[in-house]
Amino acid sequence: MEQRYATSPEHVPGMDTAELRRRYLVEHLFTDDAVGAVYSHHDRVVLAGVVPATTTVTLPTFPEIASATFFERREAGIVNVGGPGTITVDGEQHKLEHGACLYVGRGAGEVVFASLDATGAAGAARFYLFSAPAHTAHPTTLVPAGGGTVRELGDQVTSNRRTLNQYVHENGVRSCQVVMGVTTLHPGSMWNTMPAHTHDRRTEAYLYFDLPADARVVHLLGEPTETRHVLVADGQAVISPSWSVHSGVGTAAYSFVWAMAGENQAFDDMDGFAVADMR
Ligand SMILES: O=C[C@H](O)[C@@H](O)CC(=O)C(=O)O
Ligand SMILES: [Zn+2]
Repeated sequence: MEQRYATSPEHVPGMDTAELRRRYLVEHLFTDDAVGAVYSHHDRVVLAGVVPATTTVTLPTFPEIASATFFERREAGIVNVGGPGTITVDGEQHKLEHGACLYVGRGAGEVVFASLDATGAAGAARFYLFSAPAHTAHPTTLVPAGGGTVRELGDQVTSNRRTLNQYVHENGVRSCQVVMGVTTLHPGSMWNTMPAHTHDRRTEAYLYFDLPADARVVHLLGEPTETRHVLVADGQAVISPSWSVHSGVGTAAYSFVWAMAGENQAFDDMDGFAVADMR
């Protein structure tokens, strides 16, 4: 699995576009019949993509985590951003429609991914996994698409009207560290997470999906007073270290999976930044 070491905010101003993308953008998670994975040393989170296209795919363990199974000391939230599929955890099968989330707790053994109709109109399932170290076992739990705690945010007038579904969080499916959900922009709204924020207690990753192939999200990162941007395509993720803002504007509407891990799970523990204070 690809290793990405932690970076500090003072590194950012010296980075050119290629380095910003190499360090913070995850471009190639989804490959047919494979598992694409990145290990970030920011809060030791693992991002992975699984596409069971012509065959089922079993989640491997990786030398970088030195454990007998992937979930020996870890937990994960998994969202299906593709066609309908199943995840079978130690023989128990869970069906995930597009946008559904499965939390898998520490101690799970065999985890097998499959598509329900890979050659159908919706295509193969595309599973996005976000994992963090876990100190105890919470039950593996399915949340249907559109479920969890729903928050309506933003306004059409400021082009940021969006629906946020909190799937794994303090008042929903419980976990050790992982907090996860999906935000969907309403048609005509393009901005996410504006006004923007940081949260020095947690690392966060955004996985953009349902973005047309020729559209892009201009995603802001870096300290709020020293921002940079990366252009992000469908199925790509951006890792935001604790000191980094994370906010973006699309050239078309889109959805994204947000997922965090770190010091706490308090969703509203954010350090908000007024737009006028950003640089
Ligand atoms: O810390 C929380 C995360 O950045 C996201 O939940 C924000 C988000 O989905 C949004 O504003 O649309
Ligand atoms: Zn955030």
